[in-house]
Amino acid sequence: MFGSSEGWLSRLKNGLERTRVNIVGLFTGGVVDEDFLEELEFALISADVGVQTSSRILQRLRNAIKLRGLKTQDEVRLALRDEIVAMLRPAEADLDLDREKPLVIMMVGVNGAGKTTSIGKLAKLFAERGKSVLLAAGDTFRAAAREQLAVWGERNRIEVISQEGGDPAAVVFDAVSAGRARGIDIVIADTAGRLPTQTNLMQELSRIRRSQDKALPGAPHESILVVDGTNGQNVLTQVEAFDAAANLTGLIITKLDGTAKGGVLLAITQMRREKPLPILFIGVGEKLEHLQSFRAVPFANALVGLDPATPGPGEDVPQTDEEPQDAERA
Ligand SMILES: Nc1nc2c(ncn2[C@@H]2O[C@H](COP(=O)(O)OP(=O)(O)OP(=O)(O)O)[C@@H](O)[C@H]2O)c(=O)[nH]1
Repeated sequence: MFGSSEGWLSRLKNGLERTRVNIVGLFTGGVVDEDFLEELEFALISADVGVQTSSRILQRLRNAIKLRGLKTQDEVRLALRDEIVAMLRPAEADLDLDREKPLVIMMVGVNGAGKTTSIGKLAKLFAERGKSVLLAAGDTFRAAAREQLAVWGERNRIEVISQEGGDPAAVVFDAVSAGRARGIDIVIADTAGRLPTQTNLMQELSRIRRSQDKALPGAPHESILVVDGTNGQNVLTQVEAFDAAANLTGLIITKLDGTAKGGVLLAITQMRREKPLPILFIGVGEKLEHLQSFRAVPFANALVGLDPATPGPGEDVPQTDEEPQDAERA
């Protein structure tokens, strides 16, 4: 439907269509009264923002309306956007690729969340930055996953370390050791999909972590959870469980295009309000280029129905249609 020239801002806007529709539908140009604000709160809850977070947003919005004497729905929409930006901004982050060599990244998540797609995106991004990458096929559970990764590695000229029927802890140990010996820049360790309720498999993650630390003290340096945005509020349980087992450093949230539950990003940032888990990428479609950097302002713009290029709070320069150069943060 959309050509390849579609910029990242329009991909973002189109991808969030289903989440935004209930929120945007309220802004009809009518009066700002208690009914309107209640409906707005309900629309946020319907978008899986969560009851507490929605109520917090509404409280702040009511204060802004009173303090700044906001009258029109357009003014309120902008104030809502600003509140959303304030919540999301602390979760903006990119990976710092140069802080360790090799930088070891462990990928975790439930089955089908989009781990393989995300590894592809990361490897491509790193290769574009001139980095050498080694993949560890830590999903020894599923032969097909190992094969999928091997084929993919060959196509993209990225070496994959795997073991038939092997122990995932041993595979990642070998890969990190090899990465170290060969002066590789980045090692990405894939792991098998698992559910928070599978206690043994969750404990296995700690073992996989430890084996990386044995091969290179301090590894893994990044422990990234990939979650499927269509899971809505259930994502929060996944974040908690995987954080306990794998000490997360960041998140990738996929499939926001297939869901009305994209508001869950707001709930995620409220889990550790003082220092939310970084949201590294969001997926707004099936293609690799649909997995894009997360930026609070365009995301919030898209959610409330503003042009995603609208400048952020206090800014006067529009957002550009070029995806931010990721992976450069100090
Ligand atoms: N619509 C949409 N589909 C996506 C997105 N991200 C991934 N997918 C699709 O979701 C499916 C699962 O993605 P994978 O990357 O294979 O998931 P996985 O976590 O590696 O799966 P396991 O290996 O089973 O654990 C694939 O068909 C992807 O094309 C997204 O942002 N939007």
